[in-house]
Amino acid sequence: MRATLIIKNIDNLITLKGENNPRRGKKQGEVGLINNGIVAINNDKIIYVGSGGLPSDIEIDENTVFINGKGKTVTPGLVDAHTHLVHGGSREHELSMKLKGVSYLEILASGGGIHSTMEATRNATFDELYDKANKSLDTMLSFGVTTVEAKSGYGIEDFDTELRQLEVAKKLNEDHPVDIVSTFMGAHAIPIKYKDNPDEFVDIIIKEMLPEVKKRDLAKFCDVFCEDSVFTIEQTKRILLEAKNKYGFIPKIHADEIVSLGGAELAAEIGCITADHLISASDAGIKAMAEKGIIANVLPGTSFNLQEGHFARAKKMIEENVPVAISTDYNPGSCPTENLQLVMSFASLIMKLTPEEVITGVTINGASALGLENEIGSLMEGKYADLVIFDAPNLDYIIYHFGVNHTEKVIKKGKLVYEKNNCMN
Ligand SMILES: N=CN[C@@H](CCC(=O)O)C(=O)O
Ligand SMILES: [Zn+2]
Repeated sequence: MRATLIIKNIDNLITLKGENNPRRGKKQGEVGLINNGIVAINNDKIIYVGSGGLPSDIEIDENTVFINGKGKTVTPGLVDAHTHLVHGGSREHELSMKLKGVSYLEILASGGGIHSTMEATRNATFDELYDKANKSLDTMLSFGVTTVEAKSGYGIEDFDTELRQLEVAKKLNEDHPVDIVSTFMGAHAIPIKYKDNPDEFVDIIIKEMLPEVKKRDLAKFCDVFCEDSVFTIEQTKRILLEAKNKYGFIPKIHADEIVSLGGAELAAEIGCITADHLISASDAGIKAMAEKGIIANVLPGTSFNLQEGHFARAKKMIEENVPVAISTDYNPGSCPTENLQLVMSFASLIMKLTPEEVITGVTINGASALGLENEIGSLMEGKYADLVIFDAPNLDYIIYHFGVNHTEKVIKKGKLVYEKNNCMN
C-alpha cells in the first residue's frame, strides 16, 4: 500500500498498542514503547507501525512526505473527554471570592457560578459562541488534543440556548480539525425558578428536552450534575435511565465531585460509560465501578482550581482495577484552562500516577470514555492517523517539565494541522 506520510527515526514511539478497550490495573501502565520507531500513513489511516525501516509492501513515491522523529516523542492524539467547551463569558470575578474562601457551592447557591455563565451564554449569539469555542479548540489542538467532548448545560431551562450550544458544537465538528463529540447536559443546575420544585424541571428534561435532542441527533451522551443541592441520586437516576432506555443516549455522571452522595455507585448501577470527577467517591463506589468496568474520568485541574485540597484517588482506582481517563473539564468556573498537558502533570505530580498511566488516561482510556476506542486512542494499523510529535526526548520529560507546551506538530487524520511557531528573533 502507498504511504502518503511517514514519520521515521522516532526516538520514543508510544503506541498504546493492544486491545481496543479501556486499560485497567497493570495494563494502565503498559504503553507499547518502540525505540527508533516508524509510522506510515495512507491518507487518514495508519498502515504501518514498527521499528527501523518499512516492510517491502509499503510503497513510497515522489509525493510521500517524510517527517524526522529524531529526538522526539510521538504519541496518539490526545483525547479530552470532559469539557464544557461552548459557553459565553468568563468568571474571573469569582477569583477574589475564592481567595477569601467562599466555596464553589456557596457561589452557586448565591446565584453566581453556573448561573452567571448561563446568563452570558443566553445573551451570546450563535456566532459569538462559535468564535469563542473555536479559539479554545485552537488552543487545545496546540496542546496535542485531537478529539474533544463538549457538553451543553448553560441554557438549562432556556432550551433554545441548550440547542444553540449543541448546534455550535456540531458546526465546529464539521469545520475544525479537532473532532467533537457532544453531550446533552440540561441537568447542570436547578434553575432558580424551579428551586422549590426541582422535580417539575426533571419532568421537563425527560418529557420535552431528551426527545427533541434525540430527534435532532445533537448528542451521543447524556450527563447530570449529581451533587448536594444540585440533582439528587433519585433525580439523576430518573433522567439517565430514561435517556438510556428510551432514547439511546449513553449515560455519564458528574459524580461525587464535592460531596460523597453515591454517584460512583449509581454510575455502576446504571451502567454509565464514565463517572466523572469522583473527588469524594467512596471505597464502595470505587469497588462497584471496578466490578462493572466503569471508566473513572478524573479531572485534577478542577481540584487544583477549587483550592480545597482534595483530589480523586486515581492511584487507588488503578490499584482496584478501575480504568482511569484524565481530562481537563475545561469550563469558565471550576477549571478555566484548555491545557491538557498541565492537567497530565497534575495527574502525575499530585495524584501520583506514573507517566505511563497518565498517557494511557489521555489516549486509549480517553477514547474509550467517548466510545471511540476502535477508531482512535492508539497507534495501530487501521486506526485513524491522529498523532502528536512532542519536542521531548521521552515521556517523563513531558510530564516533569510542567506548565509549558511540548507539542511540535499535530497530525489529524493524516494531515499536518498544527506546527509550533518559531520566535521572530
Ligand atoms: N460541576 C459541574 N460542572 C462543571 C462546572 C461548570 C461551571 O462551574 O461552570 C464541572 O464539571 O466542574
Ligand atoms: Zn464538568
